[in-house]
Amino acid sequence: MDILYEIILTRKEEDIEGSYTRYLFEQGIDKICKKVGEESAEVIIASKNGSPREISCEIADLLYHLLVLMAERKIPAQEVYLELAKRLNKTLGL
Ligand SMILES: N=c1c2ncn([C@@H]3O[C@H](COP(=O)(O)OP(=O)(O)OP(=O)(O)O)[C@@H](O)[C@H]3O)c2ncn1[C@@H]1O[C@H](COP(=O)(O)O)[C@@H](O)[C@H]1O
Repeated sequence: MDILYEIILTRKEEDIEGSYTRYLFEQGIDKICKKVGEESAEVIIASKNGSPREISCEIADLLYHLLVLMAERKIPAQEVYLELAKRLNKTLGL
């Protein structure tokens, strides 16, 4: 995930031909949010009717689009990990 996030960040700076990530950044935040919404719905639908493989693929699509959203809004991946760690530590009493 960290390497993927780094690659996504480079797509913000470099115009790579045929890059879908670059296309999303060019379209902007509304398009990226729309994709997150669509991919979330696809995870829900696959979870109810799909095979484990189909569910995994839809989750991968959603995670990718969430990383693009994070990059667009300049949210470092570490900030999200830190928030999860804080919650976990609370549960563990640390
Ligand atoms: N993980 C992904 C990834 N997951 C999904 N997708 C793309 O997300 C799109 C989702 O498909 P949809 O049918 O929902 O969308 P669409 O009809 O193609 O396009 P829209 O107009 O609806 O946006 C597909 O085009 C997929 O290729 C991804 N595109 C890129 N990555 C990663 O990002 C890296 C950089 O990719 P590029 O920016 O394309 O070089 C790649 O090496 C991958 O590791």
